[in-house]
Amino acid sequence: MTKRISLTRYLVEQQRADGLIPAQLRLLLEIVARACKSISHAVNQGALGGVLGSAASENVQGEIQKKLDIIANEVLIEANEWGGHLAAMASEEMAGIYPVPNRYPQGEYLLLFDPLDGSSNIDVNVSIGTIFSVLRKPDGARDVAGSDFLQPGSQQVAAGYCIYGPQTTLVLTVGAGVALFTLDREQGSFLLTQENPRIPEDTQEFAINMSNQRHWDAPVKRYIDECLQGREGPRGKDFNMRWIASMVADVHRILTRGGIFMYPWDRREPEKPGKLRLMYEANPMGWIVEQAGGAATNGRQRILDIQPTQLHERVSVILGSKNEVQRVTDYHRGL
Ligand SMILES: O=P(O)(O)OC[C@H]1O[C@](O)(COP(=O)(O)O)[C@@H](O)[C@@H]1O
Ligand SMILES: [Mg+2]
Ligand SMILES: [Mg+2]
Repeated sequence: MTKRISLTRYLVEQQRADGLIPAQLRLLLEIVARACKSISHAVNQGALGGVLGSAASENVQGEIQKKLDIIANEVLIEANEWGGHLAAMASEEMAGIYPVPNRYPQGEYLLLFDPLDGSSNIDVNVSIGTIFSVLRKPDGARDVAGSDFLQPGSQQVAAGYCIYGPQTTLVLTVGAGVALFTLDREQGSFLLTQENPRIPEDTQEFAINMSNQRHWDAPVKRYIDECLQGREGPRGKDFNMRWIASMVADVHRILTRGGIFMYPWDRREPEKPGKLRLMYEANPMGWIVEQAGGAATNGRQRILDIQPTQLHERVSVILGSKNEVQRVTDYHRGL
């Protein structure tokens, strides 16, 4: 029988090998993984645990919250607030930042999360997930402020997601490639099942919500139209389409077999740069995709280079197989 490496052992060995994971960061990542395990359990319980359906509340984005959005948010806060590794947290589901209460020791890291990604898929038993990003608090001495979070994605020290699907898989980067851990429910631990997946540079599979087609900008229309023309069109090959409507699941497929994912700006709400959130979705996913050899842009610039101006900033997202992302980005630049 293969002897599997646990998440704990993996992190300890990484800490020894290249010092990329200081002890505090290792503790933080283990606690996030533990929280994901609890969320996975709640997801698995479904109707038996009374976690399906909507809550009677809206989040700061004006979206109706699902019960599981709130449960996952609480699990992540309760797991992380007492450990002494964090200064504060920020979440898609909370209006402002959540500084670690004074009764607990303060740490040097900032944790950001989308506690439950793919909310519209909760009740229909389709894969959903948790996405997280870790930054360092810029100035160790003074009290934490909201502006401390406004760092470009290139400053992340760790990022990951946990997908709750047929298997529960934790995907992690600390800037030295990507590692995948599968939850062994019998042992109750995450075990290393893949290291350094590589996203093929070319693909014949795209993911976009086609129902928004009439609202798209010209470069996106052009790209998808060329894909749809298949072998007879300018691309000279047929394309397949997938849209799960859970970013975690669409990104996980791309990590596994390549593809391009797009949630571009469109004319439905022209004042917003996009639907997805820079700090909780695009930055962590963009970094993971880059670490696996792919690319992530907003159509004009690298996602990780964007200087955020607000916590809940939205962004247009184009990520996945490098050559396709380059093509869509070139179309936006008029090339
Ligand atoms: O319903 P749409 O417009 O296809 O949007 C789907 C997208 O919205 C999201 O569900 C947004 O995330 P939340 O569920 O965290 O709000 C993405 O995961 C997904 O890619
Ligand atoms: Mg989301
Ligand atoms: Mg969410």
